Amino acid sequence: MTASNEAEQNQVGTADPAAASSEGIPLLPQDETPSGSTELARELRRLRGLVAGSVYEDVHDAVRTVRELADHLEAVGKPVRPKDYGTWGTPEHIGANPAIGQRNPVSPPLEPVVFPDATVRADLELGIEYQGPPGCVHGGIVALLFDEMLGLANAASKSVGMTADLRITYSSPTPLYAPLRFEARQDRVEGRKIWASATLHAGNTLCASAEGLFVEPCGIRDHERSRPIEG
Ligand SMILES: CCCCCCCCCC(=O)SCCNC(=O)CCNC(=O)[C@H](O)C(C)(C)COP(=O)(O)OP(=O)(O)OC[C@H]1O[C@@H](n2cnc3c(N)ncnc32)[C@H](O)[C@@H]1OP(=O)(O)O
Repeated sequence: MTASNEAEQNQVGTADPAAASSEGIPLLPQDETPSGSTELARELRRLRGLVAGSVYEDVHDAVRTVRELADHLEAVGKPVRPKDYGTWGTPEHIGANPAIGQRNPVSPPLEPVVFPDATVRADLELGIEYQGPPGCVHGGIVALLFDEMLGLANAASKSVGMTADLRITYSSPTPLYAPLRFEARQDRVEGRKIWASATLHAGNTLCASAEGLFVEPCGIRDHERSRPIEG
């Protein structure tokens, strides 16, 4: 597959509607990248959990190994530079996202699916590297994931907006290492203003809910309305 074919296949909102099922359609196809960078990020997520979640007697050998790897990647990689708004939604852009980016080991990642009513859902578990209070997910991580889910709900409804106001109600601690479910939907649009809302459950327990106001930037073109805006 060429890089441009890979780019087209990975754009938000290009999933095949014929694949709709009770499980929803993947909003961001999670195909392996031919380069192996998805796999590299997956291994780095393992490392991230091991480093944050364990104590060691001596990791100096590991430091040397990781430093060599970082030196190697620095030497052979072509940096992806931050771009302007015109690049929203491309794989180069989304891949680095801290919530959904397949290339970004910081992302859990969210793997959102969309339903015919444009509700967006993501199921995931978060490990100790996302810990805030003991045994619980950090509130800032919850906010990050809500912001992303609301943006994805907007994209699923063919609109884009910058987050102008994000309100979160934390109802119950969000447990680590437990199945979590985010659900988000767009509520209404008035001119450039877009309202969306979302919930986060652990089983039947409502952990948090969010309401966001988004404002469509001036100059957005029709084909960009199903692409993400990321902060
Ligand atoms: C598919 C994947 C999707 C992935 C989604 C990822 C989600 C991540 C989203 C983000 O993180 S975005 C990054 C964080 N947000 C920002 O950096 C936004 C910074 N703020 C701005 O850029 C501007 O303030 C903004 C674009 C929000 C608004 O500026 P504008 O000059 O375009 O709007 P303007 O001031 O003309 O206001 C337009 C309307 O919105 C209203 N408005 C603007 N900001 C508001 C606010 N903060 N609260 C309430 N209302 C607000 C404003 O009153 C007005 O209402 P009316 O039309 O009724 O008069």
